[in-house]
Amino acid sequence: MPSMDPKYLQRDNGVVGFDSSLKQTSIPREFIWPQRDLAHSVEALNEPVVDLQGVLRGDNREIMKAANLVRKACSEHGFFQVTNHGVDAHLISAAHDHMDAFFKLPIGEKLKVLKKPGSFNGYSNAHATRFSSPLPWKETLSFGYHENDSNPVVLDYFKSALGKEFEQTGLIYQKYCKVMKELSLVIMELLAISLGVDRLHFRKFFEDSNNITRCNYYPPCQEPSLTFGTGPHTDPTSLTILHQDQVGGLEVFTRNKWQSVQPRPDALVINIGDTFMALSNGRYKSCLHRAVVNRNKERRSVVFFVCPKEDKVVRPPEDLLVCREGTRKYPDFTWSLFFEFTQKHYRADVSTLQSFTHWLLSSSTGQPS
Ligand SMILES: C=C1C[C@]23C[C@H]1CC[C@H]2[C@]1(C)CCC[C@@](C)(C(=O)O)[C@H]1[C@@H]3C(=O)O
Ligand SMILES: O=C(O)CCC(=O)C(=O)O
Ligand SMILES: [Fe+2]
Repeated sequence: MPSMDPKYLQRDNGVVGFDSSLKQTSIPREFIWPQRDLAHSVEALNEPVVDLQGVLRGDNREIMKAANLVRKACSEHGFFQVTNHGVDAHLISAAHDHMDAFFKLPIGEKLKVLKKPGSFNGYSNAHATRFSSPLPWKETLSFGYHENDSNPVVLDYFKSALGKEFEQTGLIYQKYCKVMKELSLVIMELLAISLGVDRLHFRKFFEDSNNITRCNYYPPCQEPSLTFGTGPHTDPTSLTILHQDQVGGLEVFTRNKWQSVQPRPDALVINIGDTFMALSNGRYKSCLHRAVVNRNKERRSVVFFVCPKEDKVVRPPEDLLVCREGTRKYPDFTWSLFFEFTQKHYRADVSTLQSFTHWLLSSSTGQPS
């Protein structure tokens, strides 16, 4: 590859990102993932779909039916989809459309809002300012969300970072975050019922949650079998609510193989993250997943990550521990420490929680239970 190829952002003889407005022809070595990660999926996943209509109506039979499906899915792999979730389809499509307004900006404009180390907010181009290799074939725009009566935090971020032209985009995402937060609390109730603990336990725990919304934009890639949009990982966060467009690319690891999640415009994809795995004392699995890219089509996903308020102690409910589980599988920790671990010390991958636990127990900050 010529060293001054304008399609790639370069520094010290290495590629540190791409200009997705220019067509790529081959991929630089920085984007090539290890052979052991590259085995591609063979079949479509036949995952459980949980219909939330009756749940949202408060119908007890429907609630128990949904909780049973959730228990089975979360004990096995930590992944399910929900339909009739009550989120306005127009809001979801607006969230996808408004993503384009940002990602189609000239690269120089996007780089002005580059995500700073440790911050929730900002643009990332292949995570190239954080990692050297392997780089993911994606651009992202992330922003933090918590409920705040006096300030619309998302709208404020868009206006201050991107200016008045992004006010409408900010309004859309402010609304999107609010409804996702509400939905996350409904799912928290279902998770509590399914685990047989106080129905309101997780709802209360996540009432003041700190969340992250991330827009993922995956440009077409000439060598899709050599790279990933998002490499294999579990989410360090608690619960993930994702909407993918119709292109497809999300895959989950279950029954010992990678399986692709068929896009459904009416469904939201839900997965358990590491922090909820710790809250359930390991009963519910943090879902191993990844996103592949393709040669012809760009792909988008909007992801809402639910996280505990930063200083809350993550520990399973007493009724889960005392009555049934006995021993603790993970030490107490706070989300702020775990988040810092993923940003400063360890690149989130297939074993983040395990590595974090070792790090915590062997460091002076650890509080083994
Ligand atoms: C706390 C977080 C770290 C990541 C963004 C949120 C939740 C998921 C994490 C991530 C997506 C897992 C895969 C690797 C990662 C580096 C990525 O590809 O974006 C992770 C995010 C991150 O560290 O920014
Ligand atoms: O884009 C996708 O489908 C998956 C993205 C993802 O796993 C993530 O952002 O954590
Ligand atoms: Fe993920």
